[in-house]
Amino acid sequence: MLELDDIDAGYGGARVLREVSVWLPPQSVVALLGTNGAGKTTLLRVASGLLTPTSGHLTINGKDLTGKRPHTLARAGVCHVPEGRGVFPTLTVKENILIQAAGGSLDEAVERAATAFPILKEKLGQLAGSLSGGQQQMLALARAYVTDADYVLLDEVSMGLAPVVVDEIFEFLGRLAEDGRALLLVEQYVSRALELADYVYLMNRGRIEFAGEPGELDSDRLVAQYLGAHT
Ligand SMILES: Nc1ncnc2c1ncn2[C@@H]1O[C@H](COP(=O)(O)OP(=O)(O)OP(=O)(O)O)[C@@H](O)[C@H]1O
Repeated sequence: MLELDDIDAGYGGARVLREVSVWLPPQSVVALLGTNGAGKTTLLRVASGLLTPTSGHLTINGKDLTGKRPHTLARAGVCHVPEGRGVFPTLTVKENILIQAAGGSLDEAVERAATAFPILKEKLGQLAGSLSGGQQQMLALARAYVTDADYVLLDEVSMGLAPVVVDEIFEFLGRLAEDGRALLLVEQYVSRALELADYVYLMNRGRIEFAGEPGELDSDRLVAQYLGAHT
């Protein structure tokens, strides 16, 4: 279980998260939805160690890892796929995969990345920055598969992509979940996120306003308050 308990966090003097508690049980899919600026990205940054909370605790599999650096959290099984393209654009696809392999065998990592997204195998020698936006996102997402992470934090990974690519990415997320990874999904395609999710949190202005199963959500409220154009 990845647990965020009673987290306060922000930037400089600005408090963004207020008393936020979110649980990501093993092998579950949890959607984290909310308005722009609600604090979803900030919460993922706390969960992956990029931002230290001012109070509260981050616990993974019962171990308090509050304030630990991202590499420690990565070793504890956390993989953060950030907003935007989480790749090194001036390195080749193969070099990006090598970095993802984190000391494992390169051949094996390439095979695994290609299992996740076969198109990557055809592009190994190309600079990541020369790939289409969708292919760059696939490369970023392949990391979650290559690294065997138990807890995958996904920040708007379908943003700005063509519908056919979004389909492919959601199929991949479904396979990751079937593979037993826990997913914490921040997503603008709310209905798709809810199809995958076992549990959902709604955030507004740095606080959790709803926590429950997708079926418990009042859809009128969701539409009125939280959905943008992409439902
Ligand atoms: N690096 C930063 N420095 C200062 N303030 C920041 C920083 N990053 C985010 N903020 C502020 O923190 C608040 C929450 O931002 P955050 O990105 O976590 O929200 P979000 O829910 O992910 O929204 P979005 O959907 O727009 O990405 C916003 O008011 C934002 O302006």
